[in-house]
Amino acid sequence: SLLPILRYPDPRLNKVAEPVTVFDEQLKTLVADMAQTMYDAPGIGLAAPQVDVHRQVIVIDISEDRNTLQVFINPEIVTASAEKAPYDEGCLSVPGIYEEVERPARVTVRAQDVNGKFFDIQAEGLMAVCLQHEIDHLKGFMFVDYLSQLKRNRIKTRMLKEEREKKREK
Ligand SMILES: O=C(O)C[C@@H](Cc1ccccc1)C(=O)SCC(=O)c1ccccc1
Ligand SMILES: [Zn+2]
Repeated sequence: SLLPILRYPDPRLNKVAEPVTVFDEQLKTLVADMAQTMYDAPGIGLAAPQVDVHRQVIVIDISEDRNTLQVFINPEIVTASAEKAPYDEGCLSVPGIYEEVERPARVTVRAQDVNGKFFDIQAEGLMAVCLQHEIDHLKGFMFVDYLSQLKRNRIKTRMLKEEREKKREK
């Protein structure tokens, strides 16, 4: 089912997500709901805290045909290149805002799949950007935290204004 996505600056987006320890049917249902929510948004990634579930679960699909779902449970960055790369990032919790963020160009991530099996992935390009963006969500960080305080405050003001307008429409 579609899950409501929390909007910045909702304080629940700053909570640190708990590790997953039980790999059961409920986890599979959460992953399916997150995938459906991501495709519907549409987005190329989604982290569980964005749907107010504070567990270390991420879904990503950067494929052209939007038919290649990747699931990362309890992910951690084990190596990151010294070389950085800029990218205009967006976020489903900060709709309509795209700002340049610099991150390590290549990362190695260790994670578990939905059955609890460990795997390592080497990522570069958009996959590296998206993985770091989603893993930040699990730590209670968002891409706006890398911007200047001036820019972040302008975005916060705009999001709050849109939230008020949305409520008035109802
Ligand atoms: O908020 C999120 O985690 C989802 C976010 C992931 C992301 C995008 C770009 C750079 C880093 C991380 C998004 O998917 S925002 C929407 C978006 O970028 C997009 C949507 C449809 C097609 C292609 C891109
Ligand atoms: Zn995001």
